[in-house]
Amino acid sequence: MTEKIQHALSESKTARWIALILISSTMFFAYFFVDVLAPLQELLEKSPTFWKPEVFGMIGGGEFVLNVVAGMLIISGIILDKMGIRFTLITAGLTMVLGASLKYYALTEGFTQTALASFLGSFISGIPASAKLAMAGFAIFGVGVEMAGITVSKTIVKWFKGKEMAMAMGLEMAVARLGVFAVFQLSPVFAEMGGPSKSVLMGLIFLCIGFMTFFIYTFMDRKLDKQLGEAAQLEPEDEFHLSDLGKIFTNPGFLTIAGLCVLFYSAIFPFQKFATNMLSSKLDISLKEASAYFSYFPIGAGLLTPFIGWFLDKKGKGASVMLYGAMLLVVSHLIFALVPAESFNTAIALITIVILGVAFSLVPASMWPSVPKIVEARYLGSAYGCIFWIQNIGLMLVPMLIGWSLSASNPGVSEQIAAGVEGAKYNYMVPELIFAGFGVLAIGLSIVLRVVDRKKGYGLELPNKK
Ligand SMILES: NCCCC[C@H](NC(=O)[C@@H](N)CCCCN)C(=O)O
Repeated sequence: MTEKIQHALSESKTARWIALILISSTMFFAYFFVDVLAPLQELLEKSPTFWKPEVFGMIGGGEFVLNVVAGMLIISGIILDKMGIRFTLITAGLTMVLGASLKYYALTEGFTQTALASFLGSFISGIPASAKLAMAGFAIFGVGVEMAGITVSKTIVKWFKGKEMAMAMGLEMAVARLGVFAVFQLSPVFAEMGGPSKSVLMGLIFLCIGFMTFFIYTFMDRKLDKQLGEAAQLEPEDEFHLSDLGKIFTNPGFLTIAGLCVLFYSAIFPFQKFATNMLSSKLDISLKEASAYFSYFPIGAGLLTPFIGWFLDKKGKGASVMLYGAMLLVVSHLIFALVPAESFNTAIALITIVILGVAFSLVPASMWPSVPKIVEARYLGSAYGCIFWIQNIGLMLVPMLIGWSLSASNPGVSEQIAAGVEGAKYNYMVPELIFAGFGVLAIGLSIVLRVVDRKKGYGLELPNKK
């Protein structure tokens, strides 16, 4: 058995990195699609869609509806632990393509002429039919992308545990962030060619390519399992049981990381959806220019993440790194909230984006490789699923909260923008203070995590590489 493991594909550096490239490529395209509408908020507020900020925020949160309300993420985790990596990757890929197709259809002219559009427009008149269908499609896509996220994490642990695990996870996230960079650069350009539907169509085409790279990876996965043979077969007592969910939800390390995760990410991903508009309003620049500035946020964070991962593999200090990341998160959101528009300039904006970018590499780089240290391998997929589920509750609700707070703190502005009033813009102080508040709570939980780690001996401060 030891010999089989020694000759396994995962012992070959080249094979490990090829596997990583394949699964990361899919995440590049998946993250591209996630934010395909993010730089187009103002375009969507106008004809023919007329999506108000609340509607826009609701669609952003829609990605998480099925994962949270129908518990799809917990189910995805169980599917992953029970059915294995290959089955779950293919299922995730197909689900993403299906959901993305619906979202594209919702934005096409053809849809507006259909009976479905009339039906969807016949209730809750504040939400246009196109938004309702787009939200349904995005919710289905959301199931796929989150299923893909947990499966990719488990796959990286499978190939890299005891090796360059944090660096590999960092690289995968870096590639995914490149997708966000690309979308902030390209989506406005595609929209100029044919409106928001053109951007979504391009995202859909990219996703089909992503499905292919997942598919190609499954051959490597099959080969690795074959090589490991019985060594990969779990003993009956090593199999996943539904009762393991109870163990996950009573594990103090898990609960603290999950809390930290929802708070931290609630101040990042929902912010990303509003950032273009916030920068454009605060700096008084075009949406295209603001989107181009903000595109450096994910790419900067992405580039730094593998280096932090490399450091964590070698030196450890994972729990402390999460604390430093939470602190930087608060600093950056407070700058966005409190520096008045008259004093806010491009240099301050870029420095603040860099601070936020550093936070966005410190926390993810240390958080995700910490999970295999606090739970058993047989229910790792479910543990990732449960953390994502808790995180998704925040990611679903926070964009709605931000959209609502933006409208409430800027009475009449939405109507002025829809009417095309020159110079009408939002003040983002209240939403930014909300984001900073999440960061403050995240600092508190990072401190708790360090205490729990010391008490339970998870080894979060220890290096990953043996
Ligand atoms: N596979 C790497 C671990 C997760 C990375 C993390 N993504 C998430 O937490 C997702 N649940 C949320 C993604 C939201 C956009 N769809 C990340 O840092 O990207």
